Amino acid sequence: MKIELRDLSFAPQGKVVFSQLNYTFTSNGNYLIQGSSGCGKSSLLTFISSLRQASSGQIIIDGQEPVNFCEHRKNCQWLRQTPYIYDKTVRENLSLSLAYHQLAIPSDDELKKHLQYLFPEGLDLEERAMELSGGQKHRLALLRSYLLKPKALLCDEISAGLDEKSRQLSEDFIFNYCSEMTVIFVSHIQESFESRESFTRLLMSKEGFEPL
Ligand SMILES: Nc1ncnc2c1ncn2[C@@H]1O[C@H](COP(=O)(O)OP(=O)(O)OP(=O)(O)O)[C@@H](O)[C@H]1O
Repeated sequence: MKIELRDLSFAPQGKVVFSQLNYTFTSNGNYLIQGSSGCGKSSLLTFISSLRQASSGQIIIDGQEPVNFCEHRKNCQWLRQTPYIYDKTVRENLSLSLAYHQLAIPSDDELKKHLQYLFPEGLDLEERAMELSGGQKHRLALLRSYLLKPKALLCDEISAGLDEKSRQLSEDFIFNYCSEMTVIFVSHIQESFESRESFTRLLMSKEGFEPL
């Protein structure tokens, strides 16, 4: 998914957070955005996924402004620090969004293959998701997004506060399985990206982006 920011500004209640941001995230590109607290990184991801509206400017997706927001949000999965988990089984957590979007539910064998990768400690499809640890809930939310076959993955501080094992498993999954997506990480954690030459690192500020 190619994502173009055109003169994008955000000034809630008249306070300028960023102004006239222009940038193009290329299709299949990998990005890491860093910047001081409050410069608008999280807000930017919610604008890209059409969960909220910026104050002015445009976000052009693959050449046009999204008109079907439901479809756009499916294609542009937003992962946040505190994932939303349904008080249902692991299976239902994985299948409900697919059903909502009228997408085929993968076979148990396929689901189990992904579970084995992301949960080497073992996870049953019938387990209650609310009883999982924080790191496991993160990995489940990641798999749920992945199964929707999005074109972009927007990861907002998904590693913050996670134990090392969960962080590694989530990031390895993204690096190995999501190479055909545009992936944008907002993260204060540098180390995961140091060996990833494919990542474009950007420093965000009021004035825009500069390479890190
Ligand atoms: N709906 C809103 N109404 C008013 N102000 C808002 C709103 N949403 C965000 N802000 C303000 O916009 C600024 C940017 O917030 P945002 O969370 O996007 O920054 P951030 O760069 O992600 O920060 P951090 O690194 O601390 O998470 C903050 O000052 C925040 O208070």
